[in-house]
Amino acid sequence: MTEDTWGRVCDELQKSVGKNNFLTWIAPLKVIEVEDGIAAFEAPTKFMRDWVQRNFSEAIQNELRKFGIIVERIDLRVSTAPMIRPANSANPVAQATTVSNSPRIASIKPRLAQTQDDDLPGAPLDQRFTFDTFVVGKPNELAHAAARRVAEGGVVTFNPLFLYGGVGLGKTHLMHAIAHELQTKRPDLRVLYLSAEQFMYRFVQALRERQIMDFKEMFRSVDVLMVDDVQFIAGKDSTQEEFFHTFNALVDQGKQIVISADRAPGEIKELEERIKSRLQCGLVVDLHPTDYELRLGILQTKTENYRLQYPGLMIADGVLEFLAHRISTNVRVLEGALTRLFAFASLVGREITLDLAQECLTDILRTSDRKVTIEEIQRKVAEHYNVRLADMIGPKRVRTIARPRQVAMYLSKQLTTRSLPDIGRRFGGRDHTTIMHGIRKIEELKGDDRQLAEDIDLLRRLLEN
Ligand SMILES: Nc1ncnc2c1ncn2[C@@H]1O[C@H](COP(=O)(O)OP(=O)(O)OP(=O)(O)O)[C@@H](O)[C@H]1O
Repeated sequence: MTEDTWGRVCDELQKSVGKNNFLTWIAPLKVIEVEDGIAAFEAPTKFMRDWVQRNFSEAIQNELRKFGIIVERIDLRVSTAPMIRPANSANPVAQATTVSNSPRIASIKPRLAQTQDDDLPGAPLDQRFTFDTFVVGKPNELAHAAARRVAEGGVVTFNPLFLYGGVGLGKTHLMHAIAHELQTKRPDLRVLYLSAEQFMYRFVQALRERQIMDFKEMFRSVDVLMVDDVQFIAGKDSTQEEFFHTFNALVDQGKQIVISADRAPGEIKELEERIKSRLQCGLVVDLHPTDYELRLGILQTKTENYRLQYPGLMIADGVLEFLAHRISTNVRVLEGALTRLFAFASLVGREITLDLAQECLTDILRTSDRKVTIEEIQRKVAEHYNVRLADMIGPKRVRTIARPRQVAMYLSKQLTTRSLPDIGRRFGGRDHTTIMHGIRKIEELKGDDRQLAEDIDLLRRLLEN
């Protein structure tokens, strides 16, 4: 395979795996040969070799196939000789990210800086992840407000800002938004954003290359340090140790730290106690699972962008509402569904209707179908409000029982695919209009009644886990 072909394969790979992944993992690979159905590449380290093998070999194989290069497998080897890509490499990205043979950590800085518009020595930022494109709703308003505060770059009031929440709820988006905003408002500040995995990777590399002092110096010289997905370092003792020292050094100097994780500090297993308690010292904010209104807001915002991209494409009433109802946990999946829907509709030249959505998104809708049953919902709600399970389906109309029952009806509609008559049958043979009334009542109350909204959030989480 020629350098030129690999350059073009790389362009495609960058699209399929994302710029971040591409720059970190694939750009540093060097093609050795394609022979006997095996494409052999050289990776700069064993860690990278294993990582790429596990996570990206299939993607590489797929992209090669598109260029007529059919291989049975990808073989990754660890480089023994200096890896220097020809200066006239056809792929500008690959060229910009060539791994220098000089392994000083400091060398990473110009390398990454060249790959992005800004001057960050960390991972590249996604240009789409700004405050402008972040849709704010009840589940994320606190996280958003805290992120905005940090992005002002003023006096550090809480340190660290710890953002946590489930997959695809906007943690990375908010962190990138902070970095973008700081670049504009406070270009004098040195802002470093990277994932905990990259932190570990650089640390291990620095150890191996005996450049640990450079590593320490680099991390201690930033004004704002942002580490994404910190749960990754749990159980990795020496990385945790180093992270702890970096953290303390920066806090002592009054520098801002922003951390994200998939759960609260106290819930990260195998994370040292002293780190947990350090992480809890600042402001710990939870990104709650999205609610219907937020999902609808996100879909509406994204649809406006798609309308510009696909002028003339019609979208029928009720489609966005349907998606917001049915795809309920992860914004990433929601976005993917919309992207696919628009692409599909424009290909077949049809209006986006409910039928088209069901036809084109069968797989996503199926996997989003929650497995939780109405019986489980009734049980959890009864426990939570301390009422008898039998009262959930019984006739009592006193408020202390009727309200939990309505909450259970509401959750049954939200978390299962059961129809209203079906739900009615499971609530002691009630009519579907009674169920509808119950659901509406909760929707209405939830807006003003903070306690009720929190109860529902909690119950939903308990049931979805
Ligand atoms: N409130 C929001 N408004 C607009 N887009 C959002 C919002 N929340 C999430 N997204 C989008 O959803 C996708 C996933 O978000 P992001 O990568 O920030 O999630 P995450 O919480 O970091 O997930 P992970 O735990 O998988 O790293 C991104 O494309 C992001 O732009």
